[in-house]
Amino acid sequence: MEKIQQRPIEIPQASHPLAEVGNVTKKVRKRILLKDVSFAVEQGEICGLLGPNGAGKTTLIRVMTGLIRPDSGDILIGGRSVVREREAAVANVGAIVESPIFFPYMTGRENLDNLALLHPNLPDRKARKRRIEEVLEVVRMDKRADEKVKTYSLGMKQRLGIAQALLGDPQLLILDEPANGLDPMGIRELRELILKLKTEFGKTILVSSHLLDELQKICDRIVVIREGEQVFSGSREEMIGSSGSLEDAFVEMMTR
Ligand SMILES: Nc1ncnc2c1ncn2[C@@H]1O[C@H](COP(=O)(O)OP(=O)(O)OP(=O)(O)O)[C@@H](O)[C@H]1O
Repeated sequence: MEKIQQRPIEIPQASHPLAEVGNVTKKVRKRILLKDVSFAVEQGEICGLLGPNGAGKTTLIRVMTGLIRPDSGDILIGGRSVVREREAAVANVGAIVESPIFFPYMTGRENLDNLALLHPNLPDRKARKRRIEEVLEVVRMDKRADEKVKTYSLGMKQRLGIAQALLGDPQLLILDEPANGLDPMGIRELRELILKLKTEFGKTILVSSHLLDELQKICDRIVVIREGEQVFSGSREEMIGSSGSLEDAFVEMMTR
C-alpha cells in the first residue's frame, strides 16, 4: 500500500513550550476558518489572542481544546498531540469556551460537585471535596459557594467558570473572552485573578479578548489573527514596538 506523505509540522522553537500550535488549518465546506496558524506558548506565560470579530479566535480555541479537529496541523499540549491522543493532551487543559454554563437553580458548590465527577484525576469523593474547596478559595468564591448560581453577578459566574476550569489542576488555562460584559470592578478582579494564577500557581494562560488595555496589562506574548491567518506572534514589547500601546499597534496592524 502506498504511504501517504505528510508534510512535517513546523513548530516554532521556544525554550519551554507548553502549548505548540503547528500549521493548523481548519475549513468548513469551502471556507477557510484557520490557515496555517503556528505559534508556541511557553510554560508560565500569559498569551493574548487578538483579532477582529470573526477572525477565528474561538475556532482556534475549539481546535486547541479538542472540541473540533483541524483539517491539517496539530497542537501539542505538554508534548501530547490533541489530534492523535486527545484525552491525554486535553487532560492538561482547563478552558472556558464562550460563556461557562451552569445550572442556575443549583449552588456554585453543587455545580462544581457535578463537574468534578467528570475528572479522572478526582476519583473519590474526598479528593473532589478537597479540590472544590481549593478552587473556590483561589477564585474567592468560597463565601458565596452555597448560594444559587442564578443570584450570581456575571463576574461571579466567570470566577466560578475559572474554578471549574481549575478542577483538574491543568497546567494550561484557555479563556475565551472572559471579560465580556464585565463592569470595571469585575474586569479588575478578573485581571488580578489571572495574574495570581500565573504568579502563585504557575499556570500558563491563553486568553482571547477585545479589551486591548487589559491584555497589555497582563500578557507576556501576543498572537494576532485576521481572517484566519496569523499576522503576528511575539512578545508584548515586540508587538507594541514604537506604537505606544497595544491598541495603537493593533489598529496600525489591521489598517496596513
Ligand atoms: N461551524 C461553522 N461553519 C461555518 N462558519 C463558521 C463555523 N464556525 C465559525 N464560523 C465562521 O468562522 C469565522 C470565525 O469565527 P470565530 O467565532 O472563530 O471568530 P472570533 O475571532 O472568535 O470572533 P469574535 O471576536 O466575534 O468572537 C466567522 O466568520 C464565523 O462565522
